[in-house]
Amino acid sequence: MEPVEAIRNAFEVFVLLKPAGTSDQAFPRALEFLPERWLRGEGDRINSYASLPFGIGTRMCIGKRFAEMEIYTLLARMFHRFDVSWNHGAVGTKTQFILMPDRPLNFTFTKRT
Ligand code: HEM
Repeated sequence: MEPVEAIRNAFEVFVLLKPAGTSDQAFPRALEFLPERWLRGEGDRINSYASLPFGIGTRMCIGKRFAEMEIYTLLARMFHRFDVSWNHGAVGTKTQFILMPDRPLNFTFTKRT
């Protein structure tokens, strides 16, 4: 990506689209749970600056690849062993330094046979 394009993208996200996480411009149908939006090659391309959980630039998180690998491994192992269900209706969010669920996440884990 050209530097000028990168700066324009960052400006759109940080200045025009704030908060990007719930912006339909940054994420079409932003408020719907569509995890497939993150798959490569699926639908509209997400602006690379729209979600920066690990920061960006020279001081960005050095543990990013490690953390992502841990998350993928945990989820793969968890869904391999358990059926996971949720029977408590929609979960809201609250901001407590970071955005988090507004109540405990009491998932039901059923061991797969
Ligand atoms: C989901 C997990 C993680 C998230 C969301 C996360 C997020 C972040 C963010 C936002 C920053 C600040 C980036 C900036 O200033 O622009 C950061 C910095 C940092 N993270 Fe992480 N991090 C995660 C996991 C980890 C792990 C597993 C490690 C170590 C193995 C790690 C090590 C560091 C270090 C050393 C810095 C400071 C880098 C610097 O200042 O040069 N992080 N992280």
